[in-house]
Amino acid sequence: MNQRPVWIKHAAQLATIAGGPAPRIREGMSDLGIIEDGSVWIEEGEIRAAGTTAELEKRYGSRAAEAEIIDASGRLVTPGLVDPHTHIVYGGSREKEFEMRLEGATYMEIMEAGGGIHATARMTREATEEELFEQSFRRLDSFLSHGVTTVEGKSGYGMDLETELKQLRVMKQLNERHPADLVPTFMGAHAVPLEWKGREDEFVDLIIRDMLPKVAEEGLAAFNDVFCEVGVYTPGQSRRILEAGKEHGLLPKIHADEIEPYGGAELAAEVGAISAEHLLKASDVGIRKMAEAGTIACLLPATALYLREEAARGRDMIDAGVPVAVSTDCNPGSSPTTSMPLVMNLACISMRMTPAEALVAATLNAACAINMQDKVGSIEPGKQADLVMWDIQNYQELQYLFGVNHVMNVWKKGKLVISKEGEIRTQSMPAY
Ligand SMILES: N=CN[C@@H](CCC(=O)O)C(=O)O
Ligand SMILES: [Zn+2]
Repeated sequence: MNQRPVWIKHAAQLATIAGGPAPRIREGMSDLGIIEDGSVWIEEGEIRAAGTTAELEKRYGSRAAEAEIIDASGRLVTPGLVDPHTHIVYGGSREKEFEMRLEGATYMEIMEAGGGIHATARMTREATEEELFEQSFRRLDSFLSHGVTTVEGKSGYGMDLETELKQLRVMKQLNERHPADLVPTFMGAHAVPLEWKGREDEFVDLIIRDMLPKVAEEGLAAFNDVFCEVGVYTPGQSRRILEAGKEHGLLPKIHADEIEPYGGAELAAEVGAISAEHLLKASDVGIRKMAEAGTIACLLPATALYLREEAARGRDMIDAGVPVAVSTDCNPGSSPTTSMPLVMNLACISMRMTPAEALVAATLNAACAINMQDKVGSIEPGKQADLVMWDIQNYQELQYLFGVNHVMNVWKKGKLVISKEGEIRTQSMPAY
């Protein structure tokens, strides 16, 4: 690789999130492994050491001249954020629906009338791979500028084999050509396509018989997701799709209990899903079962806010022993945002998670929700050097000063990919 080593020194707080088991539960979600006057030594794109600046002086002081030195005095340094649930690759835009919803239409009414997911499916079917690549590349840039270095992405705006494969191939290209990591999920069962209305079971057969084998054969996805919801896929249909995916090595994920309580959390635990998503209406039994099974709750407070719904019971889930992750849900309908910092803010404000819990939910637990915990999610020797330096002093400020992007520098695999130093200090402070 031949990159100069990078030495980040004197961080006011280095939140390593190192050392504990993953995913974190209960009190483990409050343990940030904070090091004051912290230092990180990066080499060959990897974290080689993290400790106090004094400790690293002893170990690397003699090599200081070799390294690019970053002075992080007065600043917070964290692992790169991980977004474990997005619909990043899509055609078109749906700002008119936003207006319609503010005038009283509901998300499901719009979808039942052929809008919503169906509208994006039409625009995604029409888009070329190049167009999808370009739009999504820009979205990934926006993620990076918000400190997000790893992103999960779902197909599901095709719901026919050709377009599902098109979306997944675009994700493969993005993963190879954009600095961020993009982890792909197949979601052929995102809605019941209009042409299959009334023949849902036959469409489920098609997913199992044609789509899943092809996606697996081309190695285009790691996970298999389903929208289990009243009026979309029943728990029985969802179970069939998820069990079939397992036979092809795709780990299950479920959009569960978002709009109505429907036994989605229970199903997630029963099929051994790696995570269940949304969970706004999850039952107490479902929450208990998820805790017992170790299913990660992937909570999406920006979506709840955007749909003007009560957020999921993040506090209760943590107290019940469920490992919690948070995500933007970045999609053109119910959460058109790339801001994980905003999502962490909302985790605190609308789900009563603590600032430390929100950070763990957006890093290590989020990495676990997409099986990336061996590479990303914490600052530990051997992991990818994915780091963020924030223009604030401590982790509480990250959640307290809300709705603001505090990112200064982002490193991906040891490479500086975002630097806002110039942007923020365009003019010097005038004398008083
Ligand atoms: N709820 C289902 N799917 C997406 C929304 C997709 C869309 O509206 O385009 C979600 O996770 O919020
Ligand atoms: Zn989703």
